[in-house]
Amino acid sequence: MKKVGLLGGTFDPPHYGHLMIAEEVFQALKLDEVWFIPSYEPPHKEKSNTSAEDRVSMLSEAIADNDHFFLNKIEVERLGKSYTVDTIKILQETSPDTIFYFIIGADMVEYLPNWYKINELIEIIQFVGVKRSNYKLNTSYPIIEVDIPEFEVSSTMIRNRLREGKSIRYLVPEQVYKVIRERHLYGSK
Ligand SMILES: Nc1ncnc2c1ncn2[C@@H]1O[C@H](COP(=O)(O)OP(=O)(O)OP(=O)(O)O)[C@@H](O)[C@H]1O
Ligand SMILES: O=C(O)c1ccc[n+]([C@@H]2O[C@H](COP(=O)([O-])O)[C@@H](O)[C@H]2O)c1
Repeated sequence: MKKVGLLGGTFDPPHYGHLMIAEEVFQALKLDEVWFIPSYEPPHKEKSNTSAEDRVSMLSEAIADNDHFFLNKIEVERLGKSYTVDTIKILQETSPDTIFYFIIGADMVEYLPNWYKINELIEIIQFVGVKRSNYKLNTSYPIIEVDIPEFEVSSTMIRNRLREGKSIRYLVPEQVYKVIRERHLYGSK
Protein backbone atom coordinates (compact mmCIF):
# COMPACT_ATOMS: atom_id res chain seq x y z
CA MET A 1 0.00 0.00 0.00
CA LYS A 2 1.17 3.50 -0.82
CA LYS A 3 1.22 5.93 2.16
CA VAL A 4 0.11 9.46 1.35
CA GLY A 5 -0.15 12.47 3.66
CA LEU A 6 -2.82 15.05 2.83
CA LEU A 7 -2.36 18.69 3.78
CA GLY A 8 -5.59 20.57 3.20
CA GLY A 9 -5.64 24.31 3.61
CA THR A 10 -6.68 27.70 2.37
CA PHE A 11 -3.07 28.55 1.52
CA ASP A 12 -3.82 32.28 1.46
CA PRO A 13 -0.84 32.44 0.99
CA PRO A 14 1.22 29.25 1.45
CA HIS A 15 4.19 29.73 3.83
CA TYR A 16 7.15 27.82 5.26
CA GLY A 17 5.01 26.55 8.16
CA HIS A 18 2.96 24.50 5.67
CA LEU A 19 6.05 23.11 3.93
CA MET A 20 7.83 22.32 7.19
CA ILE A 21 4.93 20.37 8.76
CA ALA A 22 4.44 18.39 5.53
CA GLU A 23 8.13 17.46 5.42
CA GLU A 24 8.26 16.57 9.13
CA VAL A 25 5.23 14.27 8.88
CA PHE A 26 6.56 12.80 5.62
CA GLN A 27 9.76 11.76 7.43
CA ALA A 28 8.23 10.71 10.75
CA LEU A 29 5.58 8.44 9.19
CA LYS A 30 7.78 7.29 6.30
CA LEU A 31 5.24 8.44 3.73
CA ASP A 32 5.65 8.03 0.00
CA GLU A 33 4.13 11.38 -0.91
CA VAL A 34 2.30 14.42 0.49
CA TRP A 35 -0.59 15.87 -1.48
CA PHE A 36 -1.47 19.52 -0.89
CA ILE A 37 -5.19 20.19 -1.27
CA PRO A 38 -6.22 23.85 -1.54
CA SER A 39 -9.84 24.33 -0.49
CA TYR A 40 -12.24 26.14 -2.79
CA GLU A 41 -14.22 27.58 0.09
CA PRO A 42 -13.02 26.81 3.64
CA PRO A 43 -15.86 25.15 5.61
CA HIS A 44 -15.35 27.19 8.78
CA LYS A 45 -14.20 30.65 7.78
CA GLU A 46 -15.16 33.49 5.45
CA LYS A 47 -14.54 32.83 1.78
CA SER A 48 -11.05 34.08 0.91
CA ASN A 49 -10.65 37.31 -1.04
CA THR A 50 -7.88 35.63 -3.00
CA SER A 51 -9.12 33.58 -5.95
CA ALA A 52 -8.63 29.83 -6.00
CA GLU A 53 -6.58 30.36 -9.17
CA ASP A 54 -4.11 32.66 -7.39
CA ARG A 55 -3.88 30.35 -4.36
CA VAL A 56 -3.25 27.37 -6.64
CA SER A 57 -0.51 29.26 -8.51
CA MET A 58 1.25 30.21 -5.27
CA LEU A 59 1.00 26.68 -3.89
CA SER A 60 2.25 25.14 -7.08
CA GLU A 61 5.36 27.38 -6.91
CA ALA A 62 5.81 26.64 -3.20
CA ILE A 63 6.07 22.87 -3.66
CA ALA A 64 7.78 22.79 -7.08
CA ASP A 65 11.27 21.91 -5.80
CA ASN A 66 10.17 18.92 -3.70
CA ASP A 67 9.80 15.66 -5.63
CA HIS A 68 7.48 14.03 -3.07
CA PHE A 69 5.09 16.99 -2.76
CA PHE A 70 2.11 17.15 -5.15
CA LEU A 71 -0.78 19.50 -5.78
CA ASN A 72 -4.28 17.99 -5.77
CA LYS A 73 -7.04 20.22 -7.16
CA ILE A 74 -10.01 18.04 -6.19
CA GLU A 75 -11.57 20.75 -3.98
CA VAL A 76 -11.07 23.74 -6.25
CA GLU A 77 -12.56 21.75 -9.12
CA ARG A 78 -15.54 20.66 -6.99
CA LEU A 79 -16.43 24.28 -6.06
CA GLY A 80 -18.67 25.08 -3.06
CA LYS A 81 -17.71 24.48 0.57
CA SER A 82 -14.80 22.06 0.84
CA TYR A 83 -15.83 19.49 3.41
CA THR A 84 -13.07 17.03 4.22
CA VAL A 85 -15.43 14.07 4.52
CA ASP A 86 -16.50 14.51 0.87
CA THR A 87 -12.88 14.82 -0.29
CA ILE A 88 -11.68 11.75 1.61
CA LYS A 89 -14.48 9.56 0.26
CA ILE A 90 -13.62 10.45 -3.33
CA LEU A 91 -9.87 10.01 -2.82
CA GLN A 92 -10.36 6.61 -1.22
CA GLU A 93 -12.62 5.51 -4.05
CA THR A 94 -10.22 6.67 -6.75
CA SER A 95 -7.03 5.42 -5.00
CA PRO A 96 -7.97 2.11 -3.32
CA ASP A 97 -4.28 1.09 -3.08
CA THR A 98 -3.42 4.08 -0.85
CA ILE A 99 -3.56 4.75 2.90
CA PHE A 100 -4.21 8.43 3.59
CA TYR A 101 -3.17 10.51 6.60
CA PHE A 102 -4.79 13.94 7.05
CA ILE A 103 -2.31 16.42 8.56
CA ILE A 104 -3.64 19.24 10.75
CA GLY A 105 -2.19 21.89 13.04
CA ALA A 106 -3.25 22.15 16.68
CA ASP A 107 -5.79 24.92 15.88
CA MET A 108 -7.66 22.44 13.69
CA VAL A 109 -7.25 19.66 16.29
CA GLU A 110 -9.05 21.89 18.81
CA TYR A 111 -11.74 22.53 16.22
CA LEU A 112 -12.27 18.84 15.31
CA PRO A 113 -15.53 18.44 17.30
CA ASN A 114 -17.09 21.01 14.93
CA TRP A 115 -16.03 19.41 11.65
CA TYR A 116 -18.82 18.37 9.28
CA LYS A 117 -19.86 14.75 9.91
CA ILE A 118 -16.91 14.31 12.28
CA ASN A 119 -18.17 10.97 13.64
CA GLU A 120 -18.19 9.52 10.16
CA LEU A 121 -14.94 11.22 9.15
CA ILE A 122 -12.97 9.96 12.15
CA GLU A 123 -13.87 6.38 11.22
CA ILE A 124 -12.52 6.64 7.68
CA ILE A 125 -9.35 8.73 8.00
CA GLN A 126 -6.32 8.81 10.28
CA PHE A 127 -5.62 12.38 11.47
CA VAL A 128 -2.08 13.49 12.23
CA GLY A 129 -1.77 16.48 14.57
CA VAL A 130 1.20 18.83 14.90
CA LYS A 131 1.67 21.51 17.54
CA ARG A 132 1.07 25.17 16.94
CA SER A 133 1.66 28.13 19.28
CA ASN A 134 -1.31 29.00 21.50
CA TYR A 135 -3.25 25.80 20.76
CA LYS A 136 -3.45 22.45 22.52
CA LEU A 137 -2.93 19.06 20.92
CA ASN A 138 -5.04 17.36 23.64
CA THR A 139 -8.05 15.69 22.12
CA SER A 140 -10.20 12.67 22.76
CA TYR A 141 -10.06 11.82 19.05
CA PRO A 142 -7.54 9.12 18.07
CA ILE A 143 -4.93 11.25 16.31
CA ILE A 144 -1.26 10.47 15.71
CA GLU A 145 0.94 13.24 17.11
CA VAL A 146 4.11 14.17 15.28
CA ASP A 147 6.64 16.37 17.04
CA ILE A 148 7.80 19.32 14.95
CA PRO A 149 9.88 22.43 15.58
CA GLU A 150 7.30 25.06 16.53
CA PHE A 151 7.27 27.80 13.92
CA GLU A 152 4.92 30.66 14.58
CA VAL A 153 3.98 31.75 11.09
CA SER A 154 0.46 31.94 9.65
CA SER A 155 -1.15 33.18 6.46
CA THR A 156 -2.86 35.88 8.54
CA MET A 157 0.56 37.07 9.71
CA ILE A 158 1.86 37.18 6.14
CA ARG A 159 -1.18 39.15 4.91
CA ASN A 160 -0.84 41.61 7.80
CA ARG A 161 2.88 42.07 7.26
CA LEU A 162 2.35 42.80 3.55
CA ARG A 163 -0.35 45.33 4.39
CA GLU A 164 2.05 47.00 6.84
CA GLY A 165 4.86 47.04 4.29
CA LYS A 166 6.98 44.60 6.35
CA SER A 167 9.27 41.99 4.82
CA ILE A 168 8.01 38.43 4.35
CA ARG A 169 11.39 37.15 3.18
CA TYR A 170 12.28 33.81 4.85
CA LEU A 171 8.63 33.34 5.84
CA VAL A 172 7.44 32.28 2.37
CA PRO A 173 9.45 30.78 -0.51
CA GLU A 174 10.90 33.42 -2.84
CA GLN A 175 8.81 32.02 -5.73
CA VAL A 176 5.60 32.59 -3.74
CA TYR A 177 6.62 36.19 -3.08
CA LYS A 178 7.23 36.57 -6.81
CA VAL A 179 3.62 35.55 -7.61
CA ILE A 180 2.35 37.90 -4.86
CA ARG A 181 4.27 40.82 -6.37
CA GLU A 182 3.41 40.03 -9.99
CA ARG A 183 -0.31 39.76 -9.25
CA HIS A 184 -0.37 42.58 -6.68
CA LEU A 185 -1.93 40.30 -4.08
CA TYR A 186 -2.61 41.45 -0.51
CA GLY A 187 -2.14 45.07 -1.47
CA SER A 188 1.49 44.54 -2.53
CA LYS A 189 2.85 47.10 -5.00
N1 LIG B 1 2.95 27.43 11.47
C1 LIG B 1 2.18 26.33 11.50
N2 LIG B 1 2.43 25.33 12.40
C2 LIG B 1 1.63 24.21 12.43
N3 LIG B 1 0.56 24.01 11.61
C3 LIG B 1 0.27 24.97 10.71
C4 LIG B 1 1.06 26.16 10.60
N4 LIG B 1 0.53 26.93 9.62
C5 LIG B 1 -0.53 26.25 9.13
N5 LIG B 1 -0.70 25.07 9.78
C6 LIG B 1 -1.74 24.07 9.50
O1 LIG B 1 -1.82 23.92 8.08
C7 LIG B 1 -3.18 23.69 7.67
C8 LIG B 1 -3.60 24.72 6.63
O2 LIG B 1 -3.53 25.99 7.19
P1 LIG B 1 -4.06 27.32 6.48
O3 LIG B 1 -3.85 27.23 5.00
O4 LIG B 1 -5.41 27.67 6.96
O5 LIG B 1 -2.97 28.37 7.03
P2 LIG B 1 -3.05 29.35 8.28
O6 LIG B 1 -1.67 29.91 8.43
O7 LIG B 1 -3.65 28.66 9.46
O8 LIG B 1 -4.05 30.44 7.71
P3 LIG B 1 -4.86 31.66 8.38
O9 LIG B 1 -3.89 32.46 9.22
O10 LIG B 1 -5.38 32.43 7.20
O11 LIG B 1 -5.97 31.02 9.19
C9 LIG B 1 -4.02 23.77 8.97
O12 LIG B 1 -4.23 22.44 9.43
C10 LIG B 1 -3.13 24.52 9.92
O13 LIG B 1 -3.37 24.16 11.27
O1 LIG C 1 -14.79 19.36 6.87
C1 LIG C 1 -14.83 20.22 7.78
O2 LIG C 1 -15.85 20.48 8.44
C2 LIG C 1 -13.58 21.01 8.07
C3 LIG C 1 -13.52 21.97 9.08
C4 LIG C 1 -12.35 22.67 9.29
C5 LIG C 1 -11.24 22.45 8.48
N1 LIG C 1 -11.32 21.51 7.51
C6 LIG C 1 -10.19 21.27 6.60
O3 LIG C 1 -8.97 21.37 7.30
C7 LIG C 1 -7.97 21.93 6.44
C8 LIG C 1 -7.35 23.14 7.14
O4 LIG C 1 -8.36 24.14 7.25
P1 LIG C 1 -8.01 25.70 7.16
O5 LIG C 1 -9.32 26.34 7.03
O6 LIG C 1 -7.26 26.00 8.41
O7 LIG C 1 -7.19 25.93 5.93
C9 LIG C 1 -8.68 22.25 5.13
O8 LIG C 1 -8.46 21.18 4.24
C10 LIG C 1 -10.13 22.33 5.52
O9 LIG C 1 -11.02 21.97 4.45
C11 LIG C 1 -12.45 20.80 7.29
